[in-house]
Amino acid sequence: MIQIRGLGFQYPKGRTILNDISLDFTPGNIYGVFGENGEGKSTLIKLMAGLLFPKIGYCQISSQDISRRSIENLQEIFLVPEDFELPALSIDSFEKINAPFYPKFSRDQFYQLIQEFKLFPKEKLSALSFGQKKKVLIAFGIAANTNLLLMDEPTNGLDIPSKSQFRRIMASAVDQGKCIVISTHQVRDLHSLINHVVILGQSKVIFDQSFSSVSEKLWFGRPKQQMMDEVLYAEPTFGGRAVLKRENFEETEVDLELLFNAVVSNPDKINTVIKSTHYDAKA
Ligand SMILES: Nc1ncnc2c1ncn2[C@@H]1O[C@H](COP(=O)(O)OP(=O)(O)OP(=O)(O)O)[C@@H](O)[C@H]1O
Repeated sequence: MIQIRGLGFQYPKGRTILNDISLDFTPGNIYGVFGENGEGKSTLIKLMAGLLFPKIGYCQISSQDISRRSIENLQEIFLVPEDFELPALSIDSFEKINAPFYPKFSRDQFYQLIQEFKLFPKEKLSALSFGQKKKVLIAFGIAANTNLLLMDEPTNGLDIPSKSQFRRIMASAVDQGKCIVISTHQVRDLHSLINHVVILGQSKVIFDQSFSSVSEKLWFGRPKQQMMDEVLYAEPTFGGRAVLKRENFEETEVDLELLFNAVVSNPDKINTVIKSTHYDAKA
């Protein structure tokens, strides 16, 4: 549904931020876009929202260039940005003014989420903390029921209980018609939520794999002595936790943080194992 091909971007007079990016985002999935600080995650999200325009290549939604900013496309995209200003309105006035832009907006769903986030419709946005304002936008974004929901660092500003509440709410928000893309450098916050991992590094896509491929080909945990030959990446500081070629080992839960560190330290090594057939991986 979202097709990015050969996309390149740089800010005026700046260095190349994104170079030759090609990605597909399909409905029914929650994608995590990861990368170290300054790798271009927010820039990619803004390009996907039609707020920035590629210098080269394209970003299409339903085969139409997002940079054309057609009404038809914009009403199917909602972005929860990293930083934002909200008007000095009550939550319910904000909803009344903005909901009409989104044909599939559900008021019931919005007010249910507002209640779940322990907020009140008559509260003034200007009187809320940053984390509470973010919750209003997250609730609005989910209730907008757009085909594409983009979230840039959505857990920034959320306290620890709210982060798990966020994961639970997002997991229930995904349906077959929706594509959710969440960018963050806080890899742990998306634990057990996403089902596809994209990692940016040095202006490129260095990893683009479904969770099922990751858990089919990689093993995460503390290896026993006889498993050491299969270690691809290890972190002594994590009590010896490591990423191994899975081969005949039992399936383990994907450790996102370990995966991220393994990919950043040696993308080719991890990609080769994931892309190999079972037979190749053994070779
Ligand atoms: N408006 C701008 N003008 C010029 N350079 C910019 C602008 N916005 C971002 N940049 C630069 O582009 C690069 C990528 O920024 P971006 O915000 O996309 O990274 P990020 O991966 O989201 O980072 P973080 O994890 O810190 O939020 C950074 O080097 C940043 O300094």
